[in-house]
Amino acid sequence: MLEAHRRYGGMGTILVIKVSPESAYQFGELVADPVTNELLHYAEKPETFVSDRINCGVYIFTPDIFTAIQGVSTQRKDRATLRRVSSFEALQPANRSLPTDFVRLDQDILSPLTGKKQLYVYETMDFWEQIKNPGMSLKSSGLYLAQFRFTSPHLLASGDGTKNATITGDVYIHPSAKVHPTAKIGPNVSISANARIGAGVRLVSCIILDDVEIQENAVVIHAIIGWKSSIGRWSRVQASGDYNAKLGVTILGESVTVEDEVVVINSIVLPNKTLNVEEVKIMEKDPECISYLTQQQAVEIDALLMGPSGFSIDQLMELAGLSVASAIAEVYRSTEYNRVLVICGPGNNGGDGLVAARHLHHFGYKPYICYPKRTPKPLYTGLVTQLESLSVPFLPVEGLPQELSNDFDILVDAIFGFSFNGMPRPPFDGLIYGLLSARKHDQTFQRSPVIVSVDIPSGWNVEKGAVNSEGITPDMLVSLTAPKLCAKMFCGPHHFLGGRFVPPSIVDKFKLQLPPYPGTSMCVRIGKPPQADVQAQISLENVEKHGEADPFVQFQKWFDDAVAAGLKEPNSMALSTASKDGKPSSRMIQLKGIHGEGFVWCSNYGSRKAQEISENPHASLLFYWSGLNRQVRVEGFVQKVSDEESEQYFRSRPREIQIGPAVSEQSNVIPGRQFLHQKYKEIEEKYSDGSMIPRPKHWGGYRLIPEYFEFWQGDESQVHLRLSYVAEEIDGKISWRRTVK
Ligand SMILES: NC(=O)C1=CN([C@@H]2O[C@H](COP(=O)(O)OP(=O)(O)OC[C@H]3O[C@@H](n4cnc5c(N)ncnc54)[C@H](OP(=O)(O)O)[C@@H]3O)[C@@H](O)[C@H]2O)[C@@H](O)CC1
Ligand SMILES: [K+]
Repeated sequence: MLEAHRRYGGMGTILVIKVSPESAYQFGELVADPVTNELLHYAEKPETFVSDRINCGVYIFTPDIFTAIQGVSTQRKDRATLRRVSSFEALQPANRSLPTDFVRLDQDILSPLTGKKQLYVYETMDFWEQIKNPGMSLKSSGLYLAQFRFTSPHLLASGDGTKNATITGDVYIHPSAKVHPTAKIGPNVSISANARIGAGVRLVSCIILDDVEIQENAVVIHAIIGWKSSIGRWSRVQASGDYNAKLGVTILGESVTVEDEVVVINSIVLPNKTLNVEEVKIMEKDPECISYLTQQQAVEIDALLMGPSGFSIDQLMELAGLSVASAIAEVYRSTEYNRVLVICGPGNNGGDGLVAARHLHHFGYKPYICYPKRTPKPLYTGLVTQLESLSVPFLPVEGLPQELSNDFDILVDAIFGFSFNGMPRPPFDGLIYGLLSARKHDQTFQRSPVIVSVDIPSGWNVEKGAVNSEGITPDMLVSLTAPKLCAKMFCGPHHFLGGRFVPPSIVDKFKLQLPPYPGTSMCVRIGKPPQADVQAQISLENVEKHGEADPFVQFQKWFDDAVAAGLKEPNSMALSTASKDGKPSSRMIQLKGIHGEGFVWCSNYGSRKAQEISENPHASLLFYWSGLNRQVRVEGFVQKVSDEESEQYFRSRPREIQIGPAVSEQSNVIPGRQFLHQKYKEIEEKYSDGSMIPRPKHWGGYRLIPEYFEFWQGDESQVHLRLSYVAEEIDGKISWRRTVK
């Protein structure tokens, strides 16, 4: 090009290349004299086709260009300002004013100088690639290496792992670099001077700059590693490798240290940083960076695991089931969520459920199994036998309670996995409906059971998610191997990945980006824990702007937030009562629900609070949701609910809890705790045949009819917000006057 420039004798020479007519419009198109190569016409990104020769953005100028640049600003005043915006201008923020002497090469210099024997073109027959994002540098590097095959084949490395490292595809290794023979390198890798590549290292599509050290068994994929950086043992530095993505590459700046066993995904790391496990925790769990599989890919991976990767189905199922049980144990403690119903389908997803149930039993939970369509294969019969030997009950579909919500704390959905298609057939359609209705809460504010789905929320399309938005809405999803596409639609608070067994060959083949598993854990959380999510939406402006006119609706909203944030016992409230002479007392109790325009709880009618309520019906309730920095005060007067209503509440309680009220005659002096245990046992035995435990006469409900609500939202700035509602009776109807303070 330089020779051509000298030959032409003009002020400037532009590198051009022929592209397809369809793609030319994205660039500066130009027309040149075919004989003299003089530039005759230049159009930056024209709307109509001008030429298939485009400006490559590479120029050679004589120093006269500076005079031309100077001339532009002098002439500018006389010219019309109607010009196309250059790509440089387009990139500037709107509020940034450009300097007055700003010159655009294409519009201010090239266009005016066409046809004046000043500018010429030089057409390249080599490759050309536009570099618009950092990832393109890897693609370009690959093009150079590919060209070496024809221009300088001696520069390309070779090796089969005996004396030299195993080399695949085009790889350049500087002679001063030291590469261990057990390393596997390529395709598309450039290794610069003095780099040290340790044993067992895997490098794919990357540029390793001078003086970099990559220690044993580290993996670098789609990355550029800056000068003097070091990557620790068993670490991974990688990216998606999608050249069109905003960031398909991971770049480490100069002198970055990645410590041992750290994974860095899709990141740009500034110079002189040290990344250790703590540092990268936030990056690695970004759900945006994780791969999601199609149904077809899930099936292919399944086949590879059980074929070339050497796994047996028993092993995978054991690891999958253990992951599910571990994820459950991480979020739902067995002391609070003890009774687990595992609903198992006919395929491997059901098998995962059987394994999970066994581990849950050993973890201290009380599992029950519903497994209506058993597979007669030895693997499954073995799993059933193992559970039977632990006395885990198997319940037939007809034996399940009508309302799953009363008898179980956790419902594990192991019905269908990634081989599900179409609409669920019986009996699974009914079971899925049971899961759906267990979640419909009817203002009872009782904790409804949580739903944990294994791999796929059953009934959901594996790729598209819930059909007609009528699917189940699990609280927890444990994706196995890698999340399937439908998991993108999962909105519950707990998404985990399980299945710590995927070999590197599968990771590489499917370009999987999976978060690393911490320590010895069998599962890893994907995305942020829920508390932070709800909190992110809370701002005083939001609370004020979206405050409801009806305090009951407002309460429901905040209660739902507390549930979504995973707060412990959001229905706990302090009840304050006062005796007839005004002496107050408080205690924590649990809200049963909001029925008949009032807040209902149940209690022993012989308790101190009952005594005080009978003397003085005024009382106050206080909910405190510390994780959300919120509290709600509800003040009003209390009345007993009807006997029939109390009966209903009593019947809605799980059987074990029905025994409690029958045992205790609260606030009466008892001979000792042993006495209560004895009484509990007696009642348990008396009704062990399953007959109805009668409601004790001293047990029943109370309802507080509110006259005043105050919703308090705390704020870090100490400027708190209060939404208060005062009841006013107008024409015999209650209406609420809302104030914001
Ligand atoms: N490879 C891995 O990474 C690992 C995979 N693992 C686990 O395997 C799961 C995939 O297992 P899978 O292939 O056995 O399929 P799965 O979805 O459980 O059930 C298929 C069954 O459902 C039936 N069925 C289908 N549609 C139906 C409908 N509409 N209505 C009614 N029935 C319907 C179908 O019957 P068919 O249609 O064939 O008559 C067949 O009997 C995966 O999600 C994960 O949990 C882990 O164990 C280990 C690691
Ligand atoms: K499932």
